[in-house]
Amino acid sequence: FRGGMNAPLVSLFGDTGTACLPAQPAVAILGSGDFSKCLTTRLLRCGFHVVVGSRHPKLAAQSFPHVVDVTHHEDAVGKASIVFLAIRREHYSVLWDLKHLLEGKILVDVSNNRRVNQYPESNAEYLASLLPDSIAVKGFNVISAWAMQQSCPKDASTQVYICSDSVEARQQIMELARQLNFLPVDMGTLSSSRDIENIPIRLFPGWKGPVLAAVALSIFFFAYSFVRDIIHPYVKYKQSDFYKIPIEMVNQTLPTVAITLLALVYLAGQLAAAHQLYFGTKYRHFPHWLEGWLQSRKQLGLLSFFLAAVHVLYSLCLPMRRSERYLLLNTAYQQVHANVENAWNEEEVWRVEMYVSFGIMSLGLLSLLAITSIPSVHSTLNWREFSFIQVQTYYHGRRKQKQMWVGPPLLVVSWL
Ligand SMILES: NC(=O)C1=CN([C@@H]2O[C@H](COP(=O)(O)OP(=O)(O)OC[C@H]3O[C@@H](n4cnc5c(N)ncnc54)[C@H](OP(=O)(O)O)[C@@H]3O)[C@@H](O)[C@H]2O)C=CC1
Ligand SMILES: [Fe+3]
Repeated sequence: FRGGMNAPLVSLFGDTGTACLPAQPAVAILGSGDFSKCLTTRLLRCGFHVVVGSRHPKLAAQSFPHVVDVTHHEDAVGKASIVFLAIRREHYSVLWDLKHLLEGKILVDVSNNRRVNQYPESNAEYLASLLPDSIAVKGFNVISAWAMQQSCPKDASTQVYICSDSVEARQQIMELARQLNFLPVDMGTLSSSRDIENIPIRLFPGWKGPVLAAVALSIFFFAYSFVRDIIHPYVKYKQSDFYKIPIEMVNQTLPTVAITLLALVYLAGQLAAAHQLYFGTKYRHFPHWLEGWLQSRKQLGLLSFFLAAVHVLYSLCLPMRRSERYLLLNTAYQQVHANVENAWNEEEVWRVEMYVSFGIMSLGLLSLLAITSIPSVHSTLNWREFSFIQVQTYYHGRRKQKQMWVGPPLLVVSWL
């Protein structure tokens, strides 16, 4: 039922829906590899007619459904105005022979490279220079053949980035992407194709610095605790506390790294503010390192949250340990020996109660920060609501940490 409120009643009944859709145009695909097969499946499912061009059509036809027209390149190109190139860039030279047939047609380049900036120009720009009379469009390269085959892929994003120098061609391919249940993103002219081609090769680009920082801090704080709590008592009193390594040492390192990372999140903003105040303008670029630091605040914050959550798990498991049980028994035995009936220490009790309460509250606030930084949640807040949550939480967390902090001076410097 596509006619709105005023459509004749007939279309509500009787018609099955597909009958009122206009006949979908034919789409040609050159190449018969994995990507071609999966794209064919998707196109067929969405009602398109598909023509596949292959060097060996007889052989290739065996791996396509019968409704697909598998034929020679020349024949396939002649039957459609949109041609997908499911062949590798290295083989684009075969298109040279089809030059006259491809004139004025939309060529969709879906190719990827193996390395970032592998060639001086992007594959799509190379295609455009090879066939200047055709219209090159870049797109669909971020979708794996596997995801293409699924009707609703769950393993990765359904966004496809599309660019072309021709606005109409871009619009047309974006509409096609929409009909194939993808979310097209308009990336403008063909010069964006280099960025689009680099997307699938990247692996968490924003995370490298923050993860390195977390690892370096972990090594530093672990070594610090190790020397202070294990090596020092061992050398000085010959007391062997090596059993503390797997849980206690780790559980000391986790929150220290977490809180330092959180401090680094806010320190970047403070440094940026100081930079602007010092130069008396906001129109001056930040130095490169500060720019990168500002951009990785979200990752730093999420790592901080992750480490804090693991710290909570470790802390909950502390009383489960056998060492804890022995230590408790030993203390009880000594207490009996010393004839102490009640070992209740009011100050100690209050300290621990407050400590745990503040810990839980901090984690709660930190989870709020983490949740509001998820894009789908983030987009439901306006910037005032977002900064309200992020800044208020900062001051609460800061107050708590000023009370709690007992470690080396690095953090104190960060908090200033
Ligand atoms: N596989 C994937 O997940 C994805 C692939 N892509 C891109 O899609 C394109 C195709 O990938 P894919 O299907 O995996 O690759 P394949 O190697 O599986 O298939 C490539 C096809 O190109 C044709 N071909 C091979 N050699 C030549 C040649 N010398 N001259 C002309 N045609 C040739 C063949 O078809 P025939 O024998 O019928 O002529 C072959 O089936 C690539 O550019 C890739 O970067 C993009 C995103 C994801
Ligand atoms: Fe703690």
